[in-house]
Amino acid sequence: MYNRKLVLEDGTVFLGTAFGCLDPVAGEVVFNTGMTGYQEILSDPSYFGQMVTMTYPLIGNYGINDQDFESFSPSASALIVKEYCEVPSNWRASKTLDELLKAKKVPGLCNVDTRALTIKIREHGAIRGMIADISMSDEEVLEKLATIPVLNRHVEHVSTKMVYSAPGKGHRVVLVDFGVKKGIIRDLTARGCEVIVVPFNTTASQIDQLNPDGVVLSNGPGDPKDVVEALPMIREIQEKYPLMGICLGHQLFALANGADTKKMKFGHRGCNHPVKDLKTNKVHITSQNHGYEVCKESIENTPLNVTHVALNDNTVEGLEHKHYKAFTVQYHPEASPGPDDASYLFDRFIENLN
Ligand SMILES: NC(=O)CC[C@H](N)C(=O)O
Repeated sequence: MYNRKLVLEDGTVFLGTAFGCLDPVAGEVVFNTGMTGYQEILSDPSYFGQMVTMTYPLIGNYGINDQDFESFSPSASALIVKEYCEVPSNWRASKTLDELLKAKKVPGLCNVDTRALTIKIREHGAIRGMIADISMSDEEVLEKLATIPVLNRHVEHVSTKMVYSAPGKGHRVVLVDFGVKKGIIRDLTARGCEVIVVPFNTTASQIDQLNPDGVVLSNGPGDPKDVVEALPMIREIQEKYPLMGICLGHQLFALANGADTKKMKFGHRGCNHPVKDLKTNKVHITSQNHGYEVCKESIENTPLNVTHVALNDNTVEGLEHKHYKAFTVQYHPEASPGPDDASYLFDRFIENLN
């Protein structure tokens, strides 16, 4: 039953069975603890270049529908699961997960011991790996993996190349696209906003020309320190317009204001991460997907306050500027997938625009 294997860069091997596209593939292996949401996860541009393993053991059972994509094409480079369900059952399903992965050329690997793989990532920390045919020796796969360059500047691959807009009769919001999920556009237009989506390297004066009421910095893949060209724009924009930042947008806001970021041991990816809002003392269950964090100790001498913390590991989950109407969160108020406990943050942003 096994015809493929995942070889991690430290030599650990996990046997599996191919589904989806059959090409070999390499990348960072990350785990997501959501029980559902594989369609949104696959198409979330923040997963660009990553091979995602789902800790929930049964994947594919509700198929793929035409509405829940977070971008036009899957961004994750592979999907690794325990049991792949070949016969989905859901009235919204228009195809199977296998059909999507084949059409979009994304390799899948099933029958993998995903519990052991997740424990491995938790203990070792972030790790690269390669999925290859079982006929290749482990040494051959490792040699091949060593020749594949580590990705950087992921944002360039996923940010829009041209300006586009979503109509609305309310506030005009410029959304800087570092790898935006459609859910963010959906949440803003649901509140009446006209949303103008611009490329990640748009300058502050180009944003001025669009005459926005507010600016949103989107989520996106990779290391925030790869996107330094956005920092002068953020410093200028935060003085002029209400600002909201999500995930990568939060990390870039921190860097722009003199704080630091670092790679986490194994990141936060799932739909059940508890976060405390320090203003209201309320705890929200949040959708998360990040492998970097803002260093808590670096915030002290900056014009920023910590507004939210993760209850699992005490990491920084939200920031605000002491002098401007600017706030950011490390997690996903647009959910997709996940609970929408945090959607009040969009309302907070809209209040700032009034
Ligand atoms: N979802 C995101 O925006 C992720 C941000 C960043 N790429 C990280 O992994 O931490």
